[in-house]
Amino acid sequence: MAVAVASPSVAPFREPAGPAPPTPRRLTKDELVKTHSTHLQTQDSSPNAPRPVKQPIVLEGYPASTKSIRELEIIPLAELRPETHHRGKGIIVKVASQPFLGAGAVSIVEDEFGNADKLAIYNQADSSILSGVPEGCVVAVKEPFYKNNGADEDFMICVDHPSDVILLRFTDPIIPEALRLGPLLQTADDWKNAADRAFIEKDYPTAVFCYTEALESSDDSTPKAPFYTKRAGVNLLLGRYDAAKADAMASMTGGAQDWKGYYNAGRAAYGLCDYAESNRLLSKALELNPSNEGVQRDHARCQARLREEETGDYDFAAMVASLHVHGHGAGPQQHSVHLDRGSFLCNTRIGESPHHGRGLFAARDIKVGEVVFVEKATVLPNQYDPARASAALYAVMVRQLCENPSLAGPVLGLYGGAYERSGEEGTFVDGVPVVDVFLVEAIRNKNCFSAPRSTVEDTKPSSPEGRQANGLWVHASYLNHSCVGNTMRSFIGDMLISRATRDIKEGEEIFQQYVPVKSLPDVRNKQFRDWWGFECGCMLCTREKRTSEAVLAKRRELVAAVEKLCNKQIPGRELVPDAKIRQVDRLVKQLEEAHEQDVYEGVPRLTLIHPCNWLVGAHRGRKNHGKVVKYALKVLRNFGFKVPDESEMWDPREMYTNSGNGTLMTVHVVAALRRLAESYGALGHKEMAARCIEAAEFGYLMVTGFKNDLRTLDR
Ligand SMILES: C[S@@+](CC[C@H](N)C(=O)[O-])C[C@H]1O[C@@H](n2cnc3c(N)ncnc32)[C@H](O)[C@@H]1O
Repeated sequence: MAVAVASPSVAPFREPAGPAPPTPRRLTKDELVKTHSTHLQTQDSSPNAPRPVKQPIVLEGYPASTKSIRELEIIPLAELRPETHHRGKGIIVKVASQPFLGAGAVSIVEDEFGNADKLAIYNQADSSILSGVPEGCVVAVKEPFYKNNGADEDFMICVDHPSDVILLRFTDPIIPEALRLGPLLQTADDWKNAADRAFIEKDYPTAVFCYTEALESSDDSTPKAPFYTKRAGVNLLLGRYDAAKADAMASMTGGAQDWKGYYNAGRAAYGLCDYAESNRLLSKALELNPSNEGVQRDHARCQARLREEETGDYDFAAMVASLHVHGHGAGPQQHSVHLDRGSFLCNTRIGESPHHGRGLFAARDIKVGEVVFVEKATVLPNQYDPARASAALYAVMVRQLCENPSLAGPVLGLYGGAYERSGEEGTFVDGVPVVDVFLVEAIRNKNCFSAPRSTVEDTKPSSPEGRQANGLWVHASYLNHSCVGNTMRSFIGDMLISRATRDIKEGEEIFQQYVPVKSLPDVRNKQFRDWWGFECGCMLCTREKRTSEAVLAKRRELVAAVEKLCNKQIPGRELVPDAKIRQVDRLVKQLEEAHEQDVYEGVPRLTLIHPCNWLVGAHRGRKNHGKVVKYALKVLRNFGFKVPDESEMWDPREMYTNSGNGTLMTVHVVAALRRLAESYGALGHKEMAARCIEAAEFGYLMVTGFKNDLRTLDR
């Protein structure tokens, strides 16, 4: 099941008051280089070795610098004080060693006065030269944070925010004379040749760097369009779509050859999922070069995305199938989870919610079972190991914000809890967007969803538990929580499907459950308070507030007794002793009595679900079909559905529309309907069995996102 993960966020780090700590003894450059070299020898040098992620602790947060290096007072390394953020100050240093590549890139650096120190640069995108900053580069660190690295005399300049470090061009006049090398290459042509070589060697960050130098060093008589075209191509390969689009636009000369510029710009807009813009640009490319097959193909692909955005018409089964490719005899292999599909969002709009900040609202009447929206993930790493999932999402969010700054608006606009913002995040300073990693982590924390590779696969009993990735869906992030929400989410790769679990009127707020809710109201509200900072005011929580403390205490006691008697497992085909069934049955009766009629009319009785489900299983094992019917009906009632006594005629297909606004939809509702169908069938009530199956199939559509064979639940 999909679960949103969060934990408290806190205001940023404050500088400790009082005098600065004493200056530590500084190691000499030789001492630093010697130790560094021993570390370098131990490093895994294989080019694809995975690098760990330093996931920030929001408690220790401090803001990213928003000043230009040119506004800061440049200080010598010797003036750095331990455990201090040097606000208003900057350093300019040359990299004097190869980097040690771990969670960050650690290098020895020196300043113009001959001081040396250790510099650790974290959170750089792989496409940036700074992710493995080469020896000889000159970098500026803005408002540096100097800290002790554990051992005595072991200090380092720690750069958490990617925008706090700037790679300086060799010709930048800000570089002090003593560090200046002058240009490494002389002419634009030299740089272009170096760029071409880097490109052939697939060193794309260096290729971008060299094309930039070629552009900067070319005079007015040199045509710049070819450099822009080449750099656009490399940026496309690196997934730096904003830059690729800007380069492609800059490469236009007004002639027929501009088809290439429009084509590259259209592909970049496609990469940004801006399909309307992509269509506009690709249409221009097609006008200029109607017979080009690449342009034709990409134009058609873009039309398909626009259709999906407009109609919400998807072939969900094909989407699930595309998550697997079949190898030769080795069974299905995993394929990319990033599906080439558009987002269908026009049934919903973001607005102010009366109680919960912003929220998502229905833009038209939506019927139960209908698609509310389908959204392609803004960021979803292909990392389904739960131990690594949140760090992977954090790292890719940071990378995307650095590489595609146009994402800053949508992503940084999301709720970030109590983390204080400077307001400058996402703006450009020194040519790069300001990225505050603690804000990114706070946003991840409050807005991410855990998602299985595909929900339908995840409902199979044989599916391995807990294989969930952590992803960000910006539109879905505006959904507020309700324990009895009116939608359910499901996943196919990076596509989130939200379906209505009740009829929703135009203008009504759309809610979902953030996590499968705990059955006792105080327990679940503690979770909401601790993780998201709110107290739930949904219909169920509001009603449950009317329950007296004495009744709640009795219920807690009975829940503990149920838990002791029936372990988490629902009985299968095995025979459960009669005495145990009678005991659980008695507890169910007592629990029912511990729910006031007026409080619980039309809302779930969550603590009763597990024991009733358990009794369904126990009676099924004994082929006691009458009892299975009795307890399966109780399960449905305890999820808040209006179901009559088993002796009355009813139409289970109507339970989704006629039960009011207090229902809670889960896969267990589908399972209960199947058990009902099976037992009605065994009792000879064929018509009721068929109606229950229909209702189960309809429920399974809400659970998995699309129409699926119920037998998946047995595999
Ligand atoms: C993912 S955001 C949802 C969108 C958010 N309301 C906004 O303005 O951006 C999660 C935050 O919304 C608020 N929220 C969500 N559900 C709520 C509820 N039922 N009651 C009060 N606040 C809620 C909480 O502040 C929570 O941390």
